[in-house]
Amino acid sequence: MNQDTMKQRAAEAALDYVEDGLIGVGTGSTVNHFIDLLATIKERIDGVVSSSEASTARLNEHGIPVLDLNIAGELALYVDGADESNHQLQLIKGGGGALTREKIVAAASRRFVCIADESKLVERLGRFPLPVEVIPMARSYVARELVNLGGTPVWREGFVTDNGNLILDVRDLEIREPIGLEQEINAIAGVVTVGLFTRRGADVLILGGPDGTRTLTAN
Ligand SMILES: O=C[C@H](O)[C@H](O)[C@H](O)COP(=O)(O)O
Repeated sequence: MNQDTMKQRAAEAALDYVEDGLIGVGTGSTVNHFIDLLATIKERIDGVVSSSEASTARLNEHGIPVLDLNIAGELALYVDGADESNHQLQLIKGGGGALTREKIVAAASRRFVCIADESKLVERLGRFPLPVEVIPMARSYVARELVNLGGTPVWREGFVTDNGNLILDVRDLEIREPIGLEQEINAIAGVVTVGLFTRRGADVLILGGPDGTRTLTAN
């Protein structure tokens, strides 16, 4: 079974968490499956807050109403993918560069259901290069600070985020204390968002695999 089919299975299982009202959606190939499925029950929901221009375009194609977060207020549910999750449901996100808006919408939601194929579950975060969104003029400065933290930052050249910023992908980081590292990197001048989701990790993780799905919940 290929990885995309496992992502689709996780997205299908997430439909069970959808209730009436407003929901938030993330970005990426797994969420794209979820958006396509959401279209089949769009009469049940009042609208969606989107975390990226790409997801907004897909929602628009399906005729699903997209709302501004400032008008929506608190959301009951946020559904998004991840690049990695540990067993505490702390995440690395931002492989698609949408981390800042994703973190905002996740923070504004009561429940975060993360959907992924089973390869995303790891014992320790950090095999996936950690994305960091930076203000363009701060790129070199932030990169030097990340080297001081033991990382090897690589500029994602040619990529501009929906917010007009740049991404540094940081390799070689020993992520022993994800909560502390999220705070430390976020405190560097010029950093907009680090792709560690620890203070607001997932509440539920649905993993698609060859034999179906399994669900982990945060303690
Ligand atoms: O910026 C992108 C997001 O954080 C995605 O949720 C993440 O990269 C996972 O994407 P995919 O579902 O395509 O594996």
